[in-house]
Amino acid sequence: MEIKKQTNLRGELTVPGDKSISHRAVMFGSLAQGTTKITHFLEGADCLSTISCFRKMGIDIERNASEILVHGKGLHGLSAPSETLDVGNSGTTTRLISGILAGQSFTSELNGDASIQSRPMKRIMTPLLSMGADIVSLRGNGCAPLRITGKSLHAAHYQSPVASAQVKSCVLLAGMYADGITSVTEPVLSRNHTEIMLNYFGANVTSQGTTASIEPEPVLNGREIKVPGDISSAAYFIAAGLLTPGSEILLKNVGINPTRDGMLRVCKAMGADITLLNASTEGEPTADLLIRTSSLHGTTVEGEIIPTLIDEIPMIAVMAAFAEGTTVIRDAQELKVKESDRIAVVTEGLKRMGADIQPTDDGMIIHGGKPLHGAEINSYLDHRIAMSFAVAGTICDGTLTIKDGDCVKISYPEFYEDLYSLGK
Ligand SMILES: O=C(O)C1=C[C@@H](OP(=O)(O)O)[C@@H](O)[C@H](O)C1
Ligand SMILES: C=C(OP(=O)(O)O)C(=O)O
Repeated sequence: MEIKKQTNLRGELTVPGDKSISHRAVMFGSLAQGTTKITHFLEGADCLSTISCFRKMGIDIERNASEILVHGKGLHGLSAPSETLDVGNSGTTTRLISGILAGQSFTSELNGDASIQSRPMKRIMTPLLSMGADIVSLRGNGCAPLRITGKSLHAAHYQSPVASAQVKSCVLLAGMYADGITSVTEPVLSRNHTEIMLNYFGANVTSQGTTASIEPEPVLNGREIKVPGDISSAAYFIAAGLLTPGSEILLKNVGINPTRDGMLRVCKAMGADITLLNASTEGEPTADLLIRTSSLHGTTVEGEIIPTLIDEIPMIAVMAAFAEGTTVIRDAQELKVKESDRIAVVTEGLKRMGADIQPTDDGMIIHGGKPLHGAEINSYLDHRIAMSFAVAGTICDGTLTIKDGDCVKISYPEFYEDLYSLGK
C-alpha cells in the first residue's frame, strides 16, 4: 500500500471508540442481568472477536449502525460453546475471557491467529492455576490454543511480575467466581478500565496504589456505556498534526484516563502544542484535543509512564526520529510480546527510512533529525506498526509503502480514510 503525502492538516476528527473499553463493555454486559447498550463501540476486528466468542456462549448481541445491545444472562448465564472460541488477533480477548472461563461449569477451547499462538499466556495461566483453575496450553508451549475446564476457584492475592492490565483483569474476573476477596498487585499501575467499569456494573472493586481487589459473586446489572474515542487511535493524528507543516486539528471526545494519557505527557515534554478543551470527568475522563504543528525535541520515556503509553511507543519512536536531538525509551520490554516484536520491527522500519536508531533490551535510542526518506515497510501484520509508519509516509521525502497495510482493521478500520480527510 502506497502512502500519499499530506500537508496543512485542518479540521475536526472523531476517532473510533476505545478498544479496551469496547471489549470490556461486551464482556461485562454478557455477565450482567438485563441489557447493556453500548454507543461509539469500536467495530475493529479485535472487538468483533470478543462479540463472536460471547455469542458462541449463548449471549444475544445485536449490532446496528448506532449501537450494540448485549442481552446479558448474569454471572452464571454463559453456556458451553459447541466449537473453539476464535479470539482472532486479540490478546485482550484471550486473556480477559480466560479469567471468566476459569470459573464456568463447562470446558472450552480458545484459539486465534499465528500472532496469538505465539503470545505468552503463562502470565495468566500461573495466577489462574494458583486459584485452582484448570487451564492447559494444548501445545505445551505456554501459548494458545488453550483448554479451560471450569472449576470452583479459590481467592488469591497475586503479585504480578508485569504491569499488564490484561493479567490484572484476568485475575479480577476469575475473582468474581472465587470463594473470597481476590487481589492483584502489579509493579506499576496499568490501565484501570476493568476496575472502573466493573464498579459501574455493580461489582465491588477497590484500588489502593497498585493493588486492585474484588469481592466475589457480584450482581452485575446491564448499563449504558458511551465509549470515548481511543487515545491509542488519536495518537496517530496527534503525531500527524504536530509533525505536518501548517496543521491545526481538533480531535473530539478522546479518552484521557490518567492510566492511558502518557502520550500527551511525552508530547508535551517534546515541545508539543496541545490544548485540552471541553474536559469531562463524568465516567471515564474525556477531552477534545487541539493539535498544532510544533517543532519537537527529544526526551526520555521510562518508568511508571510506560504502561500509560505502551501501545503508542511505535508512534512515539517515529515522532522521535523526526524530532531534533536524542530520545531514549526504556523499561518497555513488553513491546517484544505484542502483535509483533515492536522493538525489532520499529527499528527495522526506521532504519530503512534513514533514521539513526538503536534497539536495546527494553526500548530504543533514537538520534532524531536525520533526513527521512520513503521505504518499503513491513508491518508484520501489526496494526500499530502500519499506522505509525503511514503517518511517517505522509511527511517523509519519497514514497513509503506498507506491506499488509490493511491490518489496521484490527483497531481502526477507517484509518486511511481519516488520515486523508484532513490534509491537502
Ligand atoms: O487491557 C487492555 O485492554 C490492554 C492492555 C495492554 O496490554 P497488556 O496488558 O499486555 O500490557 C495493551 O497493550 C492492549 O492493547 C490492551
Ligand atoms: C497489544 C495490543 O492489543 P492486544 O494485546 O489486545 O492484542 C494493541 O492493540 O496494541
